[in-house]
Parts: sequence; C-alpha cells; structure tokens
Amino acid sequence: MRCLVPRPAGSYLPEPQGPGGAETGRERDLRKSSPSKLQAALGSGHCAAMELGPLEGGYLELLNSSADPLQLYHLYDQTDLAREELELCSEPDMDTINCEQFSKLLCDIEGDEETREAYANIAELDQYVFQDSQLDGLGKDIFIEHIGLEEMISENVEVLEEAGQKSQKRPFPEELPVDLKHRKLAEPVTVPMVTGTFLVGPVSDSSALPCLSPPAVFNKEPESNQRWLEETVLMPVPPSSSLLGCLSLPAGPIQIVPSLPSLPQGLWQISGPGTGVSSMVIYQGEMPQASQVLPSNGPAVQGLPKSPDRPGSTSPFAPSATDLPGMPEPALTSRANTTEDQMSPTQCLEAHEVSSKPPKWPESVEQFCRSLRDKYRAEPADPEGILVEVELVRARLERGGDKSQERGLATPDWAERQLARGGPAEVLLAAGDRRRPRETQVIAVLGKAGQGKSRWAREVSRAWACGQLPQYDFVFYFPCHCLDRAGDRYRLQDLLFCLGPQPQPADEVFSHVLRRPDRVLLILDAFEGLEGQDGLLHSAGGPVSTEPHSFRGLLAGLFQRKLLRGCTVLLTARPRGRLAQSLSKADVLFEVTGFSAEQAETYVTSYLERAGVPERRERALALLHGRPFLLSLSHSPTVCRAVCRLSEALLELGGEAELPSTLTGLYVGLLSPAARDSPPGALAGLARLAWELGRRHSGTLRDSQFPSAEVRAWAVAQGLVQPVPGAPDAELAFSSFLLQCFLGALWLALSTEIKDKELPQYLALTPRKKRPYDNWLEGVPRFLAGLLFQPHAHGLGALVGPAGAAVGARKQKALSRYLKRLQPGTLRAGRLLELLHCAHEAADAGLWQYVVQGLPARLSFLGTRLTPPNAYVLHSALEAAGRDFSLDLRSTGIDPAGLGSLVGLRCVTHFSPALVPGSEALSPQGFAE
Ligand SMILES: Nc1ncnc2c1ncn2[C@@H]1O[C@H](COP(=O)(O)OP(=O)(O)OP(=O)(O)O)[C@@H](O)[C@H]1O
Repeated sequence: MRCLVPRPAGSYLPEPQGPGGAETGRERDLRKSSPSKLQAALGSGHCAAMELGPLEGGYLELLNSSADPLQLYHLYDQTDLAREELELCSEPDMDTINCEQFSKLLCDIEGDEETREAYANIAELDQYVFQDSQLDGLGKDIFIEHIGLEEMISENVEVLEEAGQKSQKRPFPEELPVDLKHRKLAEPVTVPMVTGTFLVGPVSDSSALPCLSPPAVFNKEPESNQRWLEETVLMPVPPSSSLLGCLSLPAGPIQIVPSLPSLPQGLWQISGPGTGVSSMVIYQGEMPQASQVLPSNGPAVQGLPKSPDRPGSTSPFAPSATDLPGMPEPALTSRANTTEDQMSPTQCLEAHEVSSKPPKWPESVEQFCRSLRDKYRAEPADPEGILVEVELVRARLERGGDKSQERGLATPDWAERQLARGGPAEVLLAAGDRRRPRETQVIAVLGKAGQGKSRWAREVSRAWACGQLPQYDFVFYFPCHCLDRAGDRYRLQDLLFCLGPQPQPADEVFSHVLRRPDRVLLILDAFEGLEGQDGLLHSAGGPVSTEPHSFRGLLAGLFQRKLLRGCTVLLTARPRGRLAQSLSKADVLFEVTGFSAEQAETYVTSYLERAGVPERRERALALLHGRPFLLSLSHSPTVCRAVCRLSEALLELGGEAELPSTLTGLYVGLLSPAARDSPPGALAGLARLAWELGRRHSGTLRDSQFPSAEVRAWAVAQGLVQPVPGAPDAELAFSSFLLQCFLGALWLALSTEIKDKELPQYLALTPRKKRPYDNWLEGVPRFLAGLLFQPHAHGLGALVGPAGAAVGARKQKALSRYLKRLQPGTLRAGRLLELLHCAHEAADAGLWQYVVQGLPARLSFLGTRLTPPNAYVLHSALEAAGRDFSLDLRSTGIDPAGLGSLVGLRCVTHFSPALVPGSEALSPQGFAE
C-alpha cells in the first residue's frame, strides 16, 4: 500500500491542508520527518535521491516543491522498502494509514469473525459498485445515490445523465448490513483501512480537470479543423469524459479520475469536512483503455510508476486474500506485478499453472477432459481457416433517444472506445478479475450479425483446449439455437455432456464439475436465437433440483445462480429489442465491431493464399478498391468473405473483371451460378423457407423442412446451408444471416402470396406499430429495393429467369409509390440511413434524386451508429444533393476515415463531432416521426 504521492506544483492533486486549512495528523507527521533521513537510509548511490539533489526541510515543503513527482514517488517507495520509520501519531489516522499500521490492523482483526464478515460485506459493496459492468463513472453515481448523497451530486453528473448515459438503478444488495446501506460518505468510515492509495490534502478547483472540448461547431476552416482532428481523433486518445467527473460534496468536490494505463488502479478523490479526512484519492482497478494517455495538462499522477506493491485487490473496498489472511476465499483473483495488457497467453498459462494446478484427478475425469480438448481442437474456428486478429471493445447499454426508452448498445465516439486488449485468453482473464466471489459471472459478447461473435466464442474453446485458459477445468460450448427444441428436456448433466465426447461420461465427472463451479466456463453462443431469451436473465423460479427441464429452464437456473453457482457464463448475442434490455444483468459487456479497411485487406490476402492463388492478391485488391462501397461493407467479415468469393470467381473467368457496385449485386453475383444449376423451383423453395424461419427468428433447418431431399442436397452442395459447428445431429443453418435476409427478400419479391400493397410494411422505414413483423431479418428492406429496382436482367432475372418479371414490375411500382411519398426530413436518423441504403441499392436515378433532395439542411445523427457503409451512403447523398448541410456527428462512433470524408465535403459547412457532452451547436432536430 502506498500512502503518499507528492503533488507537483499546479496539479489538481490536493494541497497539503486539512479541512478549513487545519493541519491533519498526516501533515504533522510529514512535517516531522526529514528527507535527509531518507537519503541516509537509501545510501548515496540511490539515483532518485541523487537526481533530486539535497533535500531540505520537511515533507510538506517537499510536497510543495517543484521536484519531479516521479522521483519523489520512487524516493518514498524505496524508503518504504528500506523500512525507514515514519513516526506516526499513536492513534491510527484514517487518512494516513501506512503499510505497517495496516498489517497491524490485519493482525488485530484476524480471528475476529464479526470484523471478517464486515470486510466481506464491504467487499460485496465494492463489487456491487465498482465491478459493475457499467463501470464508466456512472456506477459511481449510483453508489453516491444509494448512500444518500443524491442531493449533493454536482452539475457535472447531471451533464452525464443528460447525455443519456445514466446507469440503470439496481436494488441495493439485500445482504448488506443496514448501516452500510445508509452510511454517508461524510461519516468517518473505515474505508481507508483497506487496500488503496490515499493522497492527502484538499481538492483543488475542479475546473482544473483536464477536459477535452472540441470546438462546438466546426467551420470550413480546414486548418483548424484538421488540427483538431489530428489532436483528438487521429492522435492518442484522451481519457473518456464519461470516466472523468467531479461530484460536489457540500464542503468540496469528489473528483473521479479515470484509470490510466500507467497506473495500476484508478483514482477516487474524496474531500470535505466531516469526511474525517482532508481529502483522499483512492485507486480503483479498471480495464485497460484504448491508447489512453492524459493530455499535457492532465493530472500529475500521469507519471506515477506502476506500483511495485505486493499483489492485492484492485479495489480499496475489497481486500484481497493477500491482504486479509483470514478471508475464506480470495476477494479477487490477483496477478502478481502484472497488468492485463502486459500478460501474454503463455505467461497467463505459467502464472496459473503455478497457482491453480489442480490436484490429480480420477482417470475418468482426466480422460473426459482430454477428449473434450481434442474435440475443440479438431473443430475449426472458421470454415475458411482464416484468422484476422480483432480486438473486442468494452460495451455498455444506454437508453435510446426514442420514446420507447429501450436500452441498446451505447455508441461511444471513436476516441472513447475502450479496447479489450489481446485474444480470448487475455480478455477472459481480465474479465475474471472483476468477478464476485462465489457468484456466477455473466460475460456478454455482442455485435451485429456476421461480425464474428461465434467465431470469437469458438476461439475461446480452442484457446482452452490449447491450455490458454487454465483458470477453467471445463469449458462447455453450446450453440443455443440448436438446443432449444420444444419438448426436449435435460438434467444439467445431460446438457453439459450432450454435445461433448460420446459416450457420455460417468457420474464421477459430473460430480467433479459440481465440486468447483468457479472453474467451469459455459459458452452460450447465438443466445438471441433462444425463443423468449429476454426473460431468461430476469425470470424467477429456475430449477434447483436435478429434475429434467427445458433448455431455457436450465439456463434460467444458471442465471439465477441456482445451478452451478460461481461458474462463468459467456454468451454471444445480437443485442436487439428486449434482449438488449435484459443484458443489463450481465457483469461484463463486450462488442465485436468487425474489420477495419486494413483488416479487410488482410482477410482478402489470407483468403487468396488459402485458395492457392496468392498471385491474384493485387488484382483482387484492385477490384475491391474499385468499389469503395463494397470496401466499406467489408467492415463486416461476412460481407468480406462474400466479396472474396465473388472476386475469386470473377478472376477465375479471366478477362475484364469488375465487382458489382451494390450489396444486392454482390449476392446476385454469388447466387446466380447456383441458381442456374438448381433443381426446378429449388431457389424459390429455399427463399420461402428463409422468410418463414426468419419470421420466427430462426435460421436453422431440419431435414424435414426442406421442400425435398434434392433441394437439401443442392443447398448443401452450393454452400447455401451448412452444418452448425458444435451442434448435435448435423443441424443445418443458412451459411450466413445476410444470405438468409437476401433469400427472404427474394421471396417477398417473387411471391404472389404477398400482396403488392403489403410490401411497404416489410420495410424498416415504417413505424414499428404499423409493421406486421419486427424486421428480425434486418437486411431485407435494402435487398428488396435492390431486387425490385435494379434492371431485371441483373437482378431477379439473373436468379429466376423471365418468370418473375411481371410480378417484379408490379411490386416495383407499389414500392416506388410508397417511397416517393416518404418525407426524408421527417424520419429519425436510423430510418433515414435505411432509406439511403434502400435508394442506393435500388440504383435508380429518379428514386435517388427524390431522396437526396428531401434531405433536411441540418442533419443530426446523435447517438446513431455511423458504420463505414452508413458513412459511405451519407457521403454519396450529400454530395449528390448539391447544397449545404450541417451535420451533428456526436456519439456516432464514426471512424476517422468516415469523419474525414464527410467533413471534407465542400457542401458540409458546419459539423459538430464533439467527443464530450456539452456542445450544443447543432441541436438534434427534424427527426420526429
Ligand atoms: N476475425 C476474423 N477472422 C477471420 N474470419 C472471421 C473473423 N471474424 C469473423 N469471421 C468470419 O465471418 C463470418 C461470420 O462470423 P460469425 O459467424 O462468427 O459471426 P456472428 O457475429 O456470430 O454472426 P451471427 O450473429 O449471424 O451469428 C464467419 O465466416 C467467420 O469465420
């Protein structure tokens, strides 16, 4: 534990003064001690002391001097190690406790049952507040609120709330003692007794907090705009504003300082009379952040070295096992002297092998584990065998701006994204550090269809099979949509072993699994495919018995911590609708965000190498760059793979090759050869199946559902459907969700069962309550527009021949009437983007002109994600409109390339890409429905 960090002049760290200017005990002690004493103890060779030169006076003077804080820190650190005595007053001073006092305190409490329980409760409170999945500064306001300080929260917090980032309030854990629930920070709490670092002195003016404020409105002054872009978006990332806040207590502010990569822990600074301390800064653990560095005017803690401290809890409120020898279980997993971004999988393995090597297992258990590992190793994470390394991004949920107030994935600005560094082993290891002891931990990996969630989940099981996740003895992988069959019932052990090596293992293995649930990882892949999955995380009454239950019933038991309590559940899902709401129950949330342009190129290269034609790389890349829209769409790995397939086929043909310019064209290009070789009606039959299943939120098929065995065989041979990896009974599924959407749109375009006037209902442009279904097949609208509007020979005709021409023409007319009655200026941002995509896919000059001319001059995308393809169609539309626009691009997650392309447009005269709330330059307008 570190007790003191000197404050450099001009920093916002506390002045060495007690409340009301009075001197604290700590300050008295500091004054009494002489730095020259320290130097003597360290010896003349100590470089920090040498560089500091002769140190005169007491510590207070030293603190106020302009000496380099880094050196002071080392100096103090070494002193501590050299056991140089700092004479402290006899009464333990809450704000100035040192290592020795702390050890003494621990000895005193050892064996004291009540105290230990109190610590456990404090640890619970800490876990509740700090280890929350929404650990973005907002969990902290709940903490303040729950301990009775709502009225004291300063304006700064309101700013965050206004930005729609306020966390969902959760009930206070019932098991916490009443006095802890109602304790106010103002009371002299025992908080400082636990692990942490405390800085002493009052908090300086909160206005000194570093705050990144981009110009409210950008004008067309390329130089200043470019400068800002370079300093903020394109250069090292500033600390997240959402992590940086200042709460005012009546007598002074609490500053919440984001954690820094250079610090082992984050900081909390608490001050004010009545707190019993002049002020206090508490380190708090946090996930590593994307390239996070402080701006030059940042807090002085910037230069602090990593604590060479002994391993311990990352939280001041959660003593670790090393801190509290009497604790029954470690409060948190600790990793000696290592931060997550420093640890390679190999190191992880070594570290865990030492600490958690299981005792020798019975032969049956050993055998089962070996077989399970072999099974995972044998299953390719990807049928193409290509791996582009991508990093997950920390995610959180927030209420949408619409009236429904539904929660969805928050869209942070690009610079605010927090990357979860490393591969699955590192990410899970880091997430495990935030685990509540003896509690089931739910980790959710979210993302749009085709972004690589399943792939990541399969990599996890492979990583375990290769020994990279030694914290787990057992990893069970479940493709959820294949297990949730009506009538199927399982006992927990049936479920665990039904997909594993066969024959199923003996009861001995199951009882071994039950013995250490904390060493069990369950992977629930494609969780959104479960019917009614949204209720699972919240519903009551899950099973506790060993009776058979439905798959959903067993999952409810898991989530309610009634089954395998203490295990880790990793679920992957497309967060939509009510499921997104329920996910607030998850302890940690990540998002898979897809490929960057460079990663897409890497994929193309690997694909051609795997296909044995690496020499075609340059031509393939040239084809892709010739179609910038497809390049932007290759942000999705699924589309990137489709582009590679078509490029390969085109290059195979030789001659002048060119990729199509639309997504519809890409899929028509891929499917038309398959359609030519199909049994009669096979494509239409499969299209109907895609639509029917999609309406029921499903993409998996059983043999009996195919129109005929012939159609099944053709669909498998053409790669339109494929076995679900890891599923029982060779279950089949559409080879991608996007393909299912395309086939669903094809059915809508061809079917005479769907009346022309019903078609607009299937576009995502219509308000939800007027739609007959929920657009689960979210790619349908743009494919439908593409198939109906593109010249017959290049669209429908290429797939079904002249047969569909008449039906298609009628439907096109109906859709055209509808689209031309829409007023783009009245649509909310998400629907406006969908309309632009539909118009782009239609490739119809009249429709395109109608849409772009209807765009309002002031466009707000606040809180709406601008993915690379969204930015592309928006760019094309603004360019085509031929008049000036103002753009609000805040909280859109737009990447630097997209931002550059939009603000580089001559017609964009103003834009507001603020990274922090508060820029009111362009208020959202004009999107009311
Ligand atoms: N990092 C990657 N490297 C190489 N290929 C990838 C990567 N990520 C995804 N893919 C490929 O992209 C395709 C889609 O990936 P995956 O099925 O994992 O997506 P998903 O997010 O689970 O989609 P859905 O929500 O539809 O189930 C697969 O072919 C997968 O192998």
